[in-house]
Amino acid sequence: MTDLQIKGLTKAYGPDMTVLQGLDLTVPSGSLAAVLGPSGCGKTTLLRIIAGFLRADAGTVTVGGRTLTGPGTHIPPERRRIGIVPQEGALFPHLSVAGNVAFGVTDRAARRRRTEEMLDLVGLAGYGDRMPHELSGGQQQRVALARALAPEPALVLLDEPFNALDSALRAGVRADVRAALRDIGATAVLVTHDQQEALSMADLVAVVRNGRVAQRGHPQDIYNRPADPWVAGFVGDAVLLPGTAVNGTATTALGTVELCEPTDALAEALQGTVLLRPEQLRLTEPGEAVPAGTVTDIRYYGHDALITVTVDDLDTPVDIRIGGHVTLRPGDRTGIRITGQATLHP
Ligand SMILES: Nc1ncnc2c1ncn2[C@@H]1O[C@H](COP(=O)(O)OP(=O)(O)OP(=O)(O)O)[C@@H](O)[C@H]1O
Repeated sequence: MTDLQIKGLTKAYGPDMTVLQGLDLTVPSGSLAAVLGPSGCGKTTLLRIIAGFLRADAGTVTVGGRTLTGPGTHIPPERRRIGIVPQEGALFPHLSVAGNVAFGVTDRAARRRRTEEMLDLVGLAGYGDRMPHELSGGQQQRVALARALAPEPALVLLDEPFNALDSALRAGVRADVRAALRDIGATAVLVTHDQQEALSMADLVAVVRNGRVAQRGHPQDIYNRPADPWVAGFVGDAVLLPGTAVNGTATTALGTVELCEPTDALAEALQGTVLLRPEQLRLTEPGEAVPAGTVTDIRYYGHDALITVTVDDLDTPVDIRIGGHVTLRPGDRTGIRITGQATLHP
C-alpha cells in the first residue's frame, strides 16, 4: 500500500503570504490524482513539500503509512522514495538515455535490467545509447518518466510535465505516460493548470483554490457536479441560469431541468443558480412554446463549435456547443432545449 495522505498542510512565505491553508488530500494506492488549480494557488508549493524540498508550517504528509512530513519530522528528499518528473529539460545532458534512467538505481546488480524494463515500459526500448539532445521533446519526457520510475518509488510526482510539448504531441505523450503509470500500479500526483489534461488523465481530480482543495472527485463528478460556480467555470465552459427548484426540478428561462441532487420534496421553492454545460443545450426550430433567442457569435473549433445566443428572457447570453457542422449565421433565430441534469447553487 502506498497511498498518499495529506492532512492540514499549511505554508506561509511571510506574514501575509499564506499559500497553503490546511490542505487535505488523500490519493488511494495505485491512483493518479491531478491537482488542478489556477496560477498561484499553491500547486508547486504543495509538490515541493511532498517531495521534501520545502518544509511545511503545519500538517502531515504520509506515504504508505510512513510519515514524511509532520510535527518534528522532516525526512530529507533523497530518503522519501519519491520519483519526480519535472517540467522540461530535466535530463542530464552529458549522460546517455540509459545513464539517465539508471541514475537513481542504487542496486548495481539490478541496474541494467531495471533500465531496460523502464525504457520498454515507456516505449523507448533500444534508445539507451542515444544522448538526450538526439530525442524529440516527447521522447525526452518519456525518458524523464522512466528515470523517475526506475528506483521503484513509493510515489511519483509529475510537475506540469507536458507544458513544453506542442499540442499535436501532447495528447500522445499524456496517454503513454498514463499507460506506463497504470502498468506498474504507481501512485502518482500530477500538478497541472490544464483542465483537459486533468480530466482526461486522472483517476481523481483535486481542484485547488486559495491553498485548499475546493473539490475532490472523479473527473466526471467534478465536471458534471461541480461544488460551486467557480469550480464549474474553472474545469470547463459553464452556462449559469437563474432558477427556482421544487421537487428536484428547476425552472429556468430555458425551460425545466432535472437536478442531480433532488431538493427535498417538502421544501419550499429554492432560488439559486442553475449550472449546465454548453453541450447540454440543443438548438431547435423556433416555435411558440419554445424558449428562443438570436445567434450573436459562432466560434468554430473543427470537432465542435460554440454558438452564443442572446435569449429573449435572459440578461446574459448563453453558449451552446454543437457538432462540427454549422449552418447558422449571426442574426438567425433559434429555439433552445435543455437536456440532461443540472446542479443548483444557492
Ligand atoms: N519562495 C517564495 N517566496 C515568496 N513567495 C512565494 C515563493 N514561492 C511561491 N511564492 C508565492 O506563493 C504563491 C503560490 O505559488 P506556487 O508556485 O505554489 O503556485 P502555483 O499554483 O504552482 O502557480 P503556477 O501555476 O503559476 O506555477 C504565489 O503567489 C507565489 O508568488
